[in-house]
Amino acid sequence: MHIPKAELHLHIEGTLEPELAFALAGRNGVTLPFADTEELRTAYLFDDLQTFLDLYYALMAVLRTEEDFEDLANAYLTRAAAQGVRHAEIFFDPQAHTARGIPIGTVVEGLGRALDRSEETHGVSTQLIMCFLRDLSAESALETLEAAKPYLHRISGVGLDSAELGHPPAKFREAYEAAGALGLRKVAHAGEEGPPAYITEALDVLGAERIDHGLRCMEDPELVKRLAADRVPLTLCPLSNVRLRAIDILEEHPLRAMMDAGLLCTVNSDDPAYFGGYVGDTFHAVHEALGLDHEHLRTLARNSFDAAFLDHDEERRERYLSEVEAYVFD
Ligand SMILES: Nc1ncnc2[nH]cnc12
Ligand SMILES: [Zn+2]
Repeated sequence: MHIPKAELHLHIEGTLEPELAFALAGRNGVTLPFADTEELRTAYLFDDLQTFLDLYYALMAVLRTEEDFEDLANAYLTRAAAQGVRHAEIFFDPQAHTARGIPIGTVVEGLGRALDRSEETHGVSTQLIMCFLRDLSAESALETLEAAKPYLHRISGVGLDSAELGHPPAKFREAYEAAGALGLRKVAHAGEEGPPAYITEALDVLGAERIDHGLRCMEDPELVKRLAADRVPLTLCPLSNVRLRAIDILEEHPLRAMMDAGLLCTVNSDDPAYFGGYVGDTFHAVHEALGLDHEHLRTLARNSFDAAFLDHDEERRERYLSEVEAYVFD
């Protein structure tokens, strides 16, 4: 679905399609534990977040050079642009690369090569958000922030991702304080598999400005009231929730109930190469499965620009919002 939209929850490593994974494996002399793309695709049946993360981190072995990261980002931007994305705030996981001996500079400069040309080439404005892996230590997060200092001109915010259960946000209080002192924006995954209390903690302890997922807020009516009253954006990823079994089937996704409760919902693709669709596909899927009408979809698109970190460029935000209003559904 081509309505103009911002994508605010997208892990660039989760856009690694099987074909590109094999091409990069060939280029870099990396042997993958799968015979071909067909066999790799059969591994895309996940029981939960962890079984997905195991494959997601394993496939990153093919990403080694600046050119690899540039090609990865260009492939995403091409697909995103074709599905109406006008602005993308892109997550990356520095520690997943530095742990393999790939310097953070290789990652950021490689992605940056694609992002620098994105407006011209794809008509998509971009930002980069570096995520701390919450199943690693608080010290490692602080070291990662330190290592990112030479590249902060390319990075607009910090996030928190990876295995959620057992890794509450408060563990990263110091890293978020330090990030805030550097002028970085703050988001955090919370309430994907973890309890509603993790959402509250992400807001109160980390100062998160948006909550990535936030799905489980629906278990806590007081929290729903607070999120709605404070207009805290939630970056929902319905196809991801089904593939990682947070929700049984898309028809049972609470997106519509969340919108009805006054929550500022956005719809995003998370790891589209793994979860069966990019963000335009996701709009289409929720339209069909949840009976969301065109005005719901326009609201989701409007919300995505309202929730974007475009405060330094309100003129651009207004331009994108007027594209949303002018869009004619076919
Ligand atoms: N859905 C997700 N949740 C947590 N960490 C992730 N890393 C990539 N995708 C993720
Ligand atoms: Zn995510």
